[in-house]
Amino acid sequence: MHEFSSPAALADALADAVAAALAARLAREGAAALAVSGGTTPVKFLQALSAKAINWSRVTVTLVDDRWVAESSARSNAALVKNHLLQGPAAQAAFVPLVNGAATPEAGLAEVEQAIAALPLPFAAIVLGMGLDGHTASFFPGGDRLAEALAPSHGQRVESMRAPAAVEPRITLTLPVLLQADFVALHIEGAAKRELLQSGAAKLPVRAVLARNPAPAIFWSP
Ligand SMILES: O=C(O)[C@H](O)[C@@H](O)[C@H](O)[C@H](O)COP(=O)(O)O
Repeated sequence: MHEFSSPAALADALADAVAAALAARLAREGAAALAVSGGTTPVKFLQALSAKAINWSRVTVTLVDDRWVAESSARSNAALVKNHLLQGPAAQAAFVPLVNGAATPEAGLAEVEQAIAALPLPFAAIVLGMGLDGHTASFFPGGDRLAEALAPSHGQRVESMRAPAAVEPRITLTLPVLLQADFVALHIEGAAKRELLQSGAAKLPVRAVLARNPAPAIFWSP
């Protein structure tokens, strides 16, 4: 676990690590894809990353997961990314949303699947968050499509998800897409999240990501 004294120090170090993963992929292949998480934790990190001097015009940004809401909603992760990451140098990046005009994620899924399949996969970098119920991405305990998201059929890259704790219906990248990335980070803040991770509770969905070899880089601050 990489421990930092403050959320700001963590944000800077995580932005450095993600920028390095993007730059390495750009040097090798000339194009790179990045998926970041929404929620409340990532704002400082997204702002730090937006200022990094990489060739953003060759980078496509998307989300690990999003709530099925319009971008005008305060709950939209797409809006969060536009407001905090796609600014300054990073405004040159392309953005592929996980949410479209369909009424539900189930109805919109096939179109999003095509858009994700068109990215320069595997992802150069993925940044995950975690909730206090042990969810990461939209892998919620008790989610209606949790088994499918963790073990998708036919190589499906996205899955819909409904769960009581999720508030709205959601859409999420599937586990193999996350695990195949060049660089996978788990960004958590606060004692409660660290204790949950260290509790050894086996059934938490986040365990599916922690089992990756090599293990994800865990970035923690109070
Ligand atoms: O849309 C979301 O909510 C996420 O992408 C989600 O998986 C998030 O990473 C965790 O819920 C942590 O959220 P907080 O950072 O708000 O604690």
